[in-house]
Amino acid sequence: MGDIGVENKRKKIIIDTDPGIDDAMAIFLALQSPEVDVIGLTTIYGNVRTTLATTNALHLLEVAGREDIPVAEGSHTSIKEVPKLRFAAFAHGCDGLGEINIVPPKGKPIPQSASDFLIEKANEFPGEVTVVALGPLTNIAKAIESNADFPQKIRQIVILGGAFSVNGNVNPATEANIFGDPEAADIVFTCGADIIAVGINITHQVVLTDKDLEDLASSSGKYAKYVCNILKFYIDYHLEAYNIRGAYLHDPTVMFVAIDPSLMTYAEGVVRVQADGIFRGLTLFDNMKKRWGEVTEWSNKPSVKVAVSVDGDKIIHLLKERLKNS
Ligand SMILES: O=c1[nH]cnc2c1ncn2[C@@H]1O[C@H](CO)[C@@H](O)[C@H]1O
Repeated sequence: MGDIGVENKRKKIIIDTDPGIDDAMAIFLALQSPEVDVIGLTTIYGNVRTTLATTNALHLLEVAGREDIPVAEGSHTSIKEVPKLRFAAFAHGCDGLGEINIVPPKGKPIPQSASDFLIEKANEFPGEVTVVALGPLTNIAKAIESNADFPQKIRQIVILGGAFSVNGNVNPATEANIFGDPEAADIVFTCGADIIAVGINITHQVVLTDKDLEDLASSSGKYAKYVCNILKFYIDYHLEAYNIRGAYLHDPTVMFVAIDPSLMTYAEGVVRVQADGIFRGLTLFDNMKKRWGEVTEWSNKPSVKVAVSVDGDKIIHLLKERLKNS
C-alpha cells in the first residue's frame, strides 16, 4: 500500500468511538491498514447515545467480518455523572449511520466497562497501546482516575478534539467532543501521557468533495460502497450547516495520525479546558512562546502535541485508496 511509514511491528490500537458516520469511516480505515492492529473498540456517547454507539460498533465489525474484535461499552454519563442530553442526529441521522436501516448486529459487548478494558490492555501491553479517541473523553478520564499509572502505561492517546484558535462547531467557543465532557477532557489533557490533539482547525482542512465521492462510488471495494451510502446524510448536513458540497473528515484524519504521526506537524504546550460559563468546552493552548512571570493554571502541567498543519490532499488520497482496495 506504501506511501506512509510502516513500523516493523503493527501498532496496537483501541478505538474509543461514538459511531457516527465519520467514525465508521475511521474504523474501516483502521481495519484496512496493515500498520495497525485493532485490539478493541470502546464506546461512548456523542454523535449518538452510548447504547446505540455499542450497537453501531458491533454492526460495523460484522460488516467488516471482524467479530473477533471485542467491543466494551463505555460511560452513559459525563465524568460528573451528568446524563447526556445532546446528540448529533442532525449530522449523522437518528441511527448515527445516515438512516440506512442497518442490519441489527448479532454480537454483544464484552462484560467489562470501557475504562476497565482500557486499563487491562494498558497493563497487558505496557507502552504498546495507542488509544484513538474519537468522542468525548469520559472513558479515558475514568481510566486515569481509577489507575494512576495509566498515562505512563499507554503508548499514546490521539484525540479528535478541540478548536485551537478557531471557532468551535457546537458554538463559537467549543468543539463537539470536548463540549461532550469538558471536565474529562481537562483530566486527559493534563494527565502526563504522550498525547496528540487534533482539533477542527486541522480536520476542516480535510474535505471529501463531490468528485471524491464519485471516485469512491465507482469502486467495488466493500468499505467504499458502504461509506458512500452513509455519507449522503453527512454531506447534506455540510451543505446545510457550512454551505459546502462535501464533508469534513474528522475521524478518518485522526486515524491517519495514529497510523503515522508524520502526516502532520505539531506545536507543544499545555492545553486546559474551560469547564463552565459561556466558554464551557473551550480548549486553550499555551504555545510556550512566553516565559510567564506569574504562576497560572497552565504552570507545571505536562505538555501535549497539538497538530498545527496537515496535507489534506494526501489524507484524502490515502483514504480513498484504502477504502477502494477493500
Ligand atoms: O456541528 C456539529 N455539531 C456536533 N457534532 C458535530 C458537528 N459537526 C461534526 N460533528 C461531529 O463531532 C466531531 C467533530 O467535532 C465529529 O465526530 C463529527 O462527526
